[in-house]
Amino acid sequence: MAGRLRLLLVDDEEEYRNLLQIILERSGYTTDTAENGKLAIQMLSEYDYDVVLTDMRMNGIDGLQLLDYIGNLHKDIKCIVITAYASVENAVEAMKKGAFSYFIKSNDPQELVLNLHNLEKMKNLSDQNTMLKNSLTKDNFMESQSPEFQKVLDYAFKVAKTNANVLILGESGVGKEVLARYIHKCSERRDEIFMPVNCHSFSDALLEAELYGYEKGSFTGAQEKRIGRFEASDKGTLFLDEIGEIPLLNQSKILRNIEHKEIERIGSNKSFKIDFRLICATNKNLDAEIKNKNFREDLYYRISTFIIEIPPLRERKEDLRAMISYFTEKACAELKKRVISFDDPLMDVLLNYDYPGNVRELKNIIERMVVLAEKEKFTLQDFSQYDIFSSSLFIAGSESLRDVREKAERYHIMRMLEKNQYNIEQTALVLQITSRQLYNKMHQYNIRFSKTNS
Ligand SMILES: Nc1ncnc2c1ncn2[C@@H]1O[C@H](COP(=O)(O)OP(=O)(O)OP(=O)(O)O)[C@@H](O)[C@H]1O
Repeated sequence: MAGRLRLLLVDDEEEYRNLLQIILERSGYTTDTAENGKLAIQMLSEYDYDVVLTDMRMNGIDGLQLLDYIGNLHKDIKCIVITAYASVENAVEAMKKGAFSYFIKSNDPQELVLNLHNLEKMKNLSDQNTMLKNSLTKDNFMESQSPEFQKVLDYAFKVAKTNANVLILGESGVGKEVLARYIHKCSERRDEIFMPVNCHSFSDALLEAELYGYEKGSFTGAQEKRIGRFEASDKGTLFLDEIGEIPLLNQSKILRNIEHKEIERIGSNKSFKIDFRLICATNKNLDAEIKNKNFREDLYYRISTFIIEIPPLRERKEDLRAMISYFTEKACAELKKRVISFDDPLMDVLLNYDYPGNVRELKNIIERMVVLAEKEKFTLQDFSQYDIFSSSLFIAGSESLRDVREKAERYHIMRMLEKNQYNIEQTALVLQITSRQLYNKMHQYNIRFSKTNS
């Protein structure tokens, strides 16, 4: 492990400096030396260092001044101050200024080496975290200029490192599932399965079968044994979306499963343990649901160890411009189109709209524009003949009832397809039509059969 940190040792006592350099190099650390603060500053501007070890008392620029300089101009460099026993108070002052730790000259130098090992471990961890965050940012738009959303992302990242249950709140389309996947990807379970279940998509009986699975012959139609979603999420993350929709009758059973991490398949009396991390989401006001006796309070407390609330898009408009580019680039890549820019009137419209359907609506609007675009520059004029905001029902004034109905139907089908990961049977079930009828509607409304984001 040792050997990767690059050190700069600053001390005006030649003998001690040379001795310490030998010890640090033997421990595997490349170590440069400087005999005073001025030379140290010059070296810092020429070479990259991870750690500066500096004596406190030196002629000219002293240790505290060097710390100030590093704190202002080289924030990534960690400092360890070296001090004589008599000036420990100075070392405490240095810690307040941001030094990582201090080392007393008369102590065993192995103590200092141990300190460096710890620092190295922390640095490796933080490098890994930065790499992870950067790689996840590419999959989705997971950066923000909005202090509110930045807080959400930071909190999610911290929470991901625990195994605790998380409840994500927010309006429809704000990105609750996207955040749940982000938490999974930042967690120790990242290489295991992320198992989403939309609790709204199933009738009461079907929900149980989906969650717990069943043994062959346990009910009419159970021709084969089937593994449920709880079981399938073993070692991974189980995401119960729209948890507020789970019927009261099923809630006590689910509470037991979550508490004991134990389930049994329908038709079996053998229970077994499952190791999953639970994330739930809802756009309902669960407090009100508890008051109205639609949601069990004990279940609420069980699922909400950490609560993360995502603000609606209209409250983080700082991000709109970057998100518009992000979704445009993505849609262009998928549709093999090229879009260079938007004219100001169109950008104005996009920036001033409130997006009641949140990120989902913004994404749909951009995708629709890219589909319709015939030139590389988008202008408001180009889209005046289309209602690009049609998903936000209904800004046009004088449409026939039939047009409005069709528009609403098309939008609803698109949303349900997206929510059900483009699974036709499941979507048809939610819409209470047959799969064939759904295919016909998709054909009628020219709805593409594709999964654009997962
Ligand atoms: N940060 C983001 N980056 C990229 N796409 C996003 C982001 N947030 C949301 N989306 C997109 O918006 C759509 C809705 O996201 P998601 O399903 O996560 O929202 P939700 O809050 O769970 O919605 P609902 O409450 O309706 O289930 C998806 O297509 C998703 O890809």
